[in-house]
Amino acid sequence: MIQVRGLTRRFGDTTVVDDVSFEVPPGQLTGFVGGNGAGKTTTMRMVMGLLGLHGGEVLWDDRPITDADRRRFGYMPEERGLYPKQKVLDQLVYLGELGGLAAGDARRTAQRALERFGLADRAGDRVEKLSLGNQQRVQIIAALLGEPQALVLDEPFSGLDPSAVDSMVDLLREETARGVPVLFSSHQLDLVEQLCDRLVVLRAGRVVAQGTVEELRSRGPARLRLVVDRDAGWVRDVRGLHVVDVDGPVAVVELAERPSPAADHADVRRALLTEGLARGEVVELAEVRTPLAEIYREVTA
Ligand SMILES: Nc1ncnc2c1ncn2[C@@H]1O[C@H](COP(=O)(O)OP(=O)(O)OP(=O)(O)O)[C@@H](O)[C@H]1O
Repeated sequence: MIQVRGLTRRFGDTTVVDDVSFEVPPGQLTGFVGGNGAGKTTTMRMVMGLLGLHGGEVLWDDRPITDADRRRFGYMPEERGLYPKQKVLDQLVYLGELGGLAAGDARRTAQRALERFGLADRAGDRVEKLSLGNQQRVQIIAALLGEPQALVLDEPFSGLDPSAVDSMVDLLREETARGVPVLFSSHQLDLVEQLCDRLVVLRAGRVVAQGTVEELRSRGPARLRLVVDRDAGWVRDVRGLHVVDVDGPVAVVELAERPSPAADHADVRRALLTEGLARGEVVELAEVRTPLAEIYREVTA
């Protein structure tokens, strides 16, 4: 498990990472999100020991992390870091050897991964001849060589086409299935929502929310979707709720802040149902999930 405790970093007079603490548990995909300049890359660089700390510490399995621990991490830097002139497979073998693999093992692992990403026929091309998306695929293969004990990936999905996103998702799931903690940053909240087990939200260098997507969701108001057989505009007159949207017979409403995650606002549900039935038919009344993008907007506002 990667543990980040009170991490702090300044550039000049500006504190860009401010007392940041979170954990990346084994076998879980932890999404790291935040707007441009929130401090994600800076935090990841400190985790990887590429940038000095002005406060706090990074732990690996409850003890201060060492360079030897980090050598067994797979890291995908934001600025990427491939040598443009070197051939794809040669480069992967070289990086695999740097990570401690024997040349033969590095070659076999790299070839398998290139096949998986549909790049086997590009193994002999120089990296610079590949499209940016394909260079990115090579970069992730490099991070995964040699069965890393943890993964720290800075925007691994940016620039990937849908099929490469799918391959990447499968790969990350395989890594977590073998117990690896994975930290990845992303601006693609739909992907983060679908993929990650846990989430750390950063705003202006500070953690403003963390937990499972469900935990974050349950902090906000519950949301119901009501479908009736005629115009649903009357929901605006029902007490104890906030109308998010009414579109003909379909209304989406939010109930007041939940006193507890289990609270179900039975009284408001009953009022909606009674009123709906008094006016016609109720086709549907069900809780809907608040999209992560909206939760994100709320916590970073
Ligand atoms: N070497 C540096 N010197 C000065 N300021 C820096 C340096 N590196 C980062 N910063 C500043 O630190 C802040 C955090 O940057 P960082 O790259 O960590 O954010 P981020 O969350 O990764 O953003 P993005 O999503 O845009 O990549 C920004 O204001 C950035 O300009």
